[in-house]
Formats: sequence, C-alpha cells, structure tokens
Amino acid sequence: MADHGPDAESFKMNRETAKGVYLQVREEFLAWKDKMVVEEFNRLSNATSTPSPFSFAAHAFRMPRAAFAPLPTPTPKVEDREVDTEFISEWNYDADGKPDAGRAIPMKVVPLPDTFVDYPPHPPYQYCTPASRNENARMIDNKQALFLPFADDPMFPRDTYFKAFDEEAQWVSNQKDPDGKYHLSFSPRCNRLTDLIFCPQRRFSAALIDEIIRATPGLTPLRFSNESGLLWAVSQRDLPLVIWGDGLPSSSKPQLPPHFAQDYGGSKDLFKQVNAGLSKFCPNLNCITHNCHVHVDSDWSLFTPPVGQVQPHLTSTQLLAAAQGPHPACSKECFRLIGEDDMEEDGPANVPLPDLAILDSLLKLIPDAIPCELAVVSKITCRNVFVYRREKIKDAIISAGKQPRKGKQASRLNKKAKKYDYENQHLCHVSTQGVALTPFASAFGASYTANGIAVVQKNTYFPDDAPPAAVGGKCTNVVLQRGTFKNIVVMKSKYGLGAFAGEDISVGDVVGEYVGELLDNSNETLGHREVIQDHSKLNYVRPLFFCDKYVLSVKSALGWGGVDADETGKGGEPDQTTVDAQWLGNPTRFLNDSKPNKPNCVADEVRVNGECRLLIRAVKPVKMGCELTLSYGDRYWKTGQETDKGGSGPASKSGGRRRRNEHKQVYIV
Ligand SMILES: C[S@@+](CC[C@H](N)C(=O)[O-])C[C@H]1O[C@@H](n2cnc3c(N)ncnc32)[C@H](O)[C@@H]1O
Repeated sequence: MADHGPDAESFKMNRETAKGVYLQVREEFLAWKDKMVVEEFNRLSNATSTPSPFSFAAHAFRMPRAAFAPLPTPTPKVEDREVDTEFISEWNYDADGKPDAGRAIPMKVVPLPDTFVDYPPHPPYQYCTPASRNENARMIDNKQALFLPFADDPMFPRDTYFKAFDEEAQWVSNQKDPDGKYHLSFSPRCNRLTDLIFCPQRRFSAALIDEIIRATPGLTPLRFSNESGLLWAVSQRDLPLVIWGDGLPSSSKPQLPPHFAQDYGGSKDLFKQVNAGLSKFCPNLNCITHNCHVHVDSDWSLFTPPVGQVQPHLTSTQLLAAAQGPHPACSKECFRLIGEDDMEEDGPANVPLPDLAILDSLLKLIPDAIPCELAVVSKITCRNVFVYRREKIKDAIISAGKQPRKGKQASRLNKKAKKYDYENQHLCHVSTQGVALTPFASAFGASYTANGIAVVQKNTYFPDDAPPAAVGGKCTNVVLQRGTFKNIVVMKSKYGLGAFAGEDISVGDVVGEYVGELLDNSNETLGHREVIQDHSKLNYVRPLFFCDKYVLSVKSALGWGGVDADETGKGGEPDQTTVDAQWLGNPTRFLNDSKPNKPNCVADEVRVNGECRLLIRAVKPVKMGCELTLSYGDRYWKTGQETDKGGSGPASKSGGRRRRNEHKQVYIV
C-alpha cells in the first residue's frame, strides 16, 4: 500500500487540470448564453404588441459574469454575493387563448455557489451486481483490468492492483512519431483505451496518460469533474454503457442468435415449443438462461440442438425400486408410498387436462424422470404422475423387448438408476434427468424438462444434519428449485452492513442461497481481488469443500479443466473452489460472523447436478428484525484480527487462495 503517494499527487494534478478545463467550458457556455439572451432581447424589443407566448420567461436565468470567475473560498453567503436584477415577461390569456399586452416582472438573480468543491471519496461499494445463481468467474481473470475499483479514492493502491495482472497483458509501448505526436501501440490483449490506463507496466505516469488522451481527438480526459472523465466513467463499469474514444462500447453483447425472434408456429404443444426453444438455451447443464453469454460465446452452434422423442428405459417397477430408501416420504401423496404390492390397485390419475398436456410432453422428453421432479414441473402430485406414467408407458412394452432393455443392458440401467445415492437424500427425490427452463416457463409458472439438456436441479445431496424432508407437510426441496427464499433486509449492523430477517424464520427454513462468482485455481491470478479485499477490509469469499469432484465433471464436460488438464481442457484435478460475492451476489453476502454468540444460520453445501451451491439454513428461530448470523470458523480470522472491531476483516490472503488451499476443512457451518 506504500504506493499511494504518487497516485495522490497525480490525482491532485488531474483535479487541477480538470478544474481548468471545467472553468474554460463554463466561460464558453456563458458567452453562448449571453449571445442567446441578447438575441432574444432584441427579438422581443422589435416585437409587435402581441409577443409570442413561447418567449415566456425568456430573460430568466441570466447570470452576472462575476459568478463565473474563480470563486473565493469559502463561498460567500447569498446576501453577500453580487446580485443582478432581471425581468421576466408574463402574459395572461383570454378564453380564446389570446395573450394580453403582458408585463415585465423584476427578478433578483442570485449567482450560484461554486459547484467545483472537493467531495470526499465515495464510500466503498457496499453492493454488487444482483444475481440469483452462481456464475463462473472469467477464466482470464488476470489478463485485463476491466475497470478500476475505487477510482475516486486516491488511497486505493492502484499500482499494486495492476501488478496483480498478467505481465504480458500489461505491456504497452509509447513512442513519439516524427511530428512529436504520441503514437500509441498496445499489446494484443491491451487493445482498449482502458488498458492504456490500467496496464501497470505502462511506464506512463497518470499525467502523461492524461496528456496523451488530450492529444487524441475525441477522448475524454482522465478526470473532468468528480463525476465525469474517464476514471469516473470506468468506475461505473457497464452502467451506463460507456462508449470509449475508439468507438467501442464498454460492454459488447453478442448479437442475438439467428432467428431468435422466430415464433413457435402458434403451437401449444410443449414438446414442440421446447424443441423450438432449446436452440437458444445454454448447454451448461446448470444454466437456465436462454441466450446465455456467461457460458457460451456468441457461437450459436454450441447451443443445445433440438431433441426428438426419448424412449423410456425404466419400467414403473424399476422406477419405484430405484426410488426406495430409508428416507421419509415428503407427504401422503409421495409416489413411493404406492409400494410394489399396490402397483395394480391404484386407479387412473384424476388430473385436469391442461396439466396432463404438460405431463404428456414431459413424458416424451424425459420418460425416465423420477415422478417427484415431474410433479414440481407439471404441478401434479408425484403419486398421480406415477400412476399416469404407468398407464401411458406400460411396463409390458418395455419388458417385452420393444426397447433394448434386456439382459445386461437392463441391469446396467438399473444400476444407473440406483447409483444416485438416494439414501443420502433427506429431501424430496429429484431425478437423474435434466430440467430445462424454456422461454415459456413463466407462462406456465414452471420449468420444463428435457433429457440431459439444461438442468435446474438433479441429484441434490444434503449433508447428514439436514432437517427431515417434510417441513409442515411440504417438501423443502422445491425452495431451492423455485428460489422461494426468506425476506432479507440489509441494514447497518455492528460490522458494517448486516442481513436481518424481514419476516419470522423457523428452524430449518432455507433463508437463501449464497451466490457469487465461482473461482478455482484455474482462475490463476486472483491477486487483484485480494488487493480489493485488503483495501475495503471486506471479504466475501466462501470456500466450498465437498463439491470439487463434481465441479470437475461439469468443467470437463464444458472443456474447462483443472490444473493438470490436458490441452483439450479435460482431466486434471481442480483445486479448492470458492464462491466470491464481492462483485456479484445477493443479500446473503451480508451475513456477519456471530462471534462470540452462536450463529442462528449455517451454510449447507449442496450438490445440485454436480454443481455446488451454498444454502443458508436457519438453525434457530429468528424473529423479524433480528440479525442473521453465521459462524465463519476460526480459520477465517487466521491473521489474528479481532472479530469485535467494527469493519475489521481478515487479511485478503486469508480469504483468498491461500486460505482455500491451506484449510480445506474450513467450512462456514
Ligand atoms: C461477508 S462480509 C459481511 C458483510 C459486511 N459486514 C458488509 O458490510 O458488507 C464479511 C466481512 O464483514 C465483516 N465482519 C463480519 N463479521 C464480523 C465480526 N464478527 N467481526 C468483525 N468484522 C466482521 C468483516 O469485514 C468481513 O470481512
């Protein structure tokens, strides 16, 4: 942090320069304004008895020139300032809308106080991009500094921050051409104006960069006023969209996929709709986003191809057998209560037709899905789903060998159905199949499934201390599926901001999901995040311990390998995975450490279709208005920082990679 001196210097210098420019622009504006006022005055003087109603108040707001000279400090009180008298015109209109002769009303014009004051730096950012799901952090996290954090804070160790980035990416050269003008060249990765500013090995002082920028037509100076200029603009990241001097926008969304707006032939058939919609969906099994730019670049060929009707593999008996286990049923309607003995006794399902239409489509797409999952999607009890499926897909057809289900193959399928460790699932069963959310999901109020396409949830694993499946007769698993979490209010607490219960919360309630950017050691250089943690004394990194091998499988599937991955990105062991809610998250990021008291919440690591998710679950009843707390674990405070000091936090490294690597057993339960 020792390098903030020169930055503070150049910051001051830029401010002086910016002030000069600001005053000059104000002079020009005034001259223009004066000219306009004179023109308008002449026009009015020459006017006949019926002045234009549009000239109303034409004389207002003329300011004396004295107001724009550099103002003395401190700003004089209003009554001490030079005051001019001006006139505005006023007309009354008759019933036909004709104005009368009008009158002049005298007005005192008070000069504005100097608006160029030294504002203190903005307090550290306390919020971040709101998100409902984890996102994979950029793999090239160390390649480019895309924006300058704390751009308005001269104490931010800017150089240390830049040094954390890849050296190759930092290279930039500067030569003067024969005319003595600066010629800028950038490394391939430093190809934007921002890189010029943010490349630490630029060998440029901020003043020199400012000079270069000024010499380049069309570019904004680094600092123009406290809320304008390039430094300010980049601190705003992508909001609002900033168009840089080179004409490139700060965020370039890829084009929509071809035929994105195509209609679906007016079809009400879900199967057809899903097929039509699938081509817009992210192939990442955990992503429910259409037109997803997080996991797929703009190569639309990578998007999910349409599917045909899927042949069922499992007989109802096999389906039922696969789902049996020691866990409790989620309600009286749980299909597992049917039991093999009752198989023939249950009558046909009595469900309304539109729901059956959805179920029909689902059975075409994922005939082997566990009925619980189809129940969530189709809003039919899983018992009825099971009964309907049994009617529709006769065991005899599958067993009779119409499908290739015999002998070894059948037993392999049985094994496959069983390998999903149902015994460990305390909550409602979810299937081994995929669930895709189509653009029509909101219309139907549900998500739709398609075999192995895009999965909202499958194979959820809750740790052993998870509460029983049924809370108040309802399956709590759907809380995660539907994102129906508790109200959390963010307010000031003892340690900066804190998360408070916005409603009464009972033991076992899922309060929310801790979401953020997923990082692992394939995001090689994360040092710049640590610089920010050090500076803000806030650390939002949460380790994930139990999920890594599953993350690996998802990553391999996507060609994102771990450390020792081969050149295709496959294979290798990923290192510790963490969720960082510094820049992307939701109100659960504000849960403070409860020390010295016991926490009222714990974080459960949950595996959902191979992806790790952190659920915040209440372990004590929490009354509305009370603060929600976790125990971060002793290791979190490994640097020995005191936990009873407001705003203090762990040194960045303790929350960053080092902590993750050294203390895998730490888990914020
Ligand atoms: C996940 S954030 C919690 C929200 C944070 N208070 C805020 O204002 O954004 C974790 C940070 O909160 C602060 N914090 C949380 N619990 C604390 C405690 N018991 N003692 C001191 N600081 C704490 C530390 O700065 C820590 O790095």
